[in-house]
Amino acid sequence: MQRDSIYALPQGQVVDFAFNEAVADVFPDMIRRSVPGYETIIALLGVIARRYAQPHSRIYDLGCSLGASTLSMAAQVRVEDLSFVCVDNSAAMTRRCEQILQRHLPSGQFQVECADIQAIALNNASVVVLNFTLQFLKPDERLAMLRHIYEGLLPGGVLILSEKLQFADAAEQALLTDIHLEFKRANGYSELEISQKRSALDHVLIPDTFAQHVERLEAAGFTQVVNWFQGLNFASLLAVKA
Ligand SMILES: Nc1ncnc2c1ncn2[C@@H]1O[C@H](C[S@+](CC[C@H]([NH3+])C(=O)[O-])CC(=O)[O-])[C@@H](O)[C@H]1O
Ligand SMILES: O=C(O)C(=O)Cc1ccccc1
Repeated sequence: MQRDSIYALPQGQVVDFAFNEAVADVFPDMIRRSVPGYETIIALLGVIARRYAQPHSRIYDLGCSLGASTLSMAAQVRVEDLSFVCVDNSAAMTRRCEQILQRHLPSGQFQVECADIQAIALNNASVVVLNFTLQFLKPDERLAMLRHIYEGLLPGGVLILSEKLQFADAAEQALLTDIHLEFKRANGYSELEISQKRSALDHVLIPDTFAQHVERLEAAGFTQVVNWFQGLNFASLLAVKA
């Protein structure tokens, strides 16, 4: 695995974060060292998908990056005639994702599309995964995305939504942000790397509060909304369509 050193040297003018070739090359290392609980979430996603996957249906992995969620689900889920649809709008990601999935899954079982997740057809879905992706959409486009997912889900289907969280309480926000910085330092990121990446993500990754997520999921139609994981300021919810 290539080590992430994208923000190691001073950049003068830090440009907006983008999922380009350089990021795609180091992505597994970057996300593991930046998101507390990422590996646990990936492993448990598969277990959750196993419970909700229906025969003759689809699993959508939206903002799939290199396909980690799909690989975990494919290893767990055991139902007849299930296919995976993996979507990402970064060609650097989808090219690598296609190669990785080819090595692990039969070719008839998956497709990888380079597209905006807001523009795809979505239907016959028993499981939809948004693993740290909704946070990159414009805030005023997020409810429409959830409604689109809800419409494409089968009854009894599930959305698994993982996000970086923001907190309404200033002390809680300060505490968890601070511990997250300590987590990055503990994983070998320097002060320069941490601060340059923070500038790059400003205006690009816009977190919501837990209450905003629950309210929006309910507004989209989901009935059961459960917070099944939290590691510092990163959380994952599952939302079921009745
Ligand atoms: N509008 C969009 N349309 C399509 N893709 C998008 C869009 N916006 C962002 N992306 C894509 O969403 C992914 C977010 S990373 C997901 C990790 C993965 N789920 C994992 O479980 O390893 C999370 C992170 O880096 O924090 C990137 O690959 C973007 O190109
Ligand atoms: O690094 C951060 O602070 C994050 O919020 C997570 C992240 C991980 C990988 C790419 C972009 C953001």
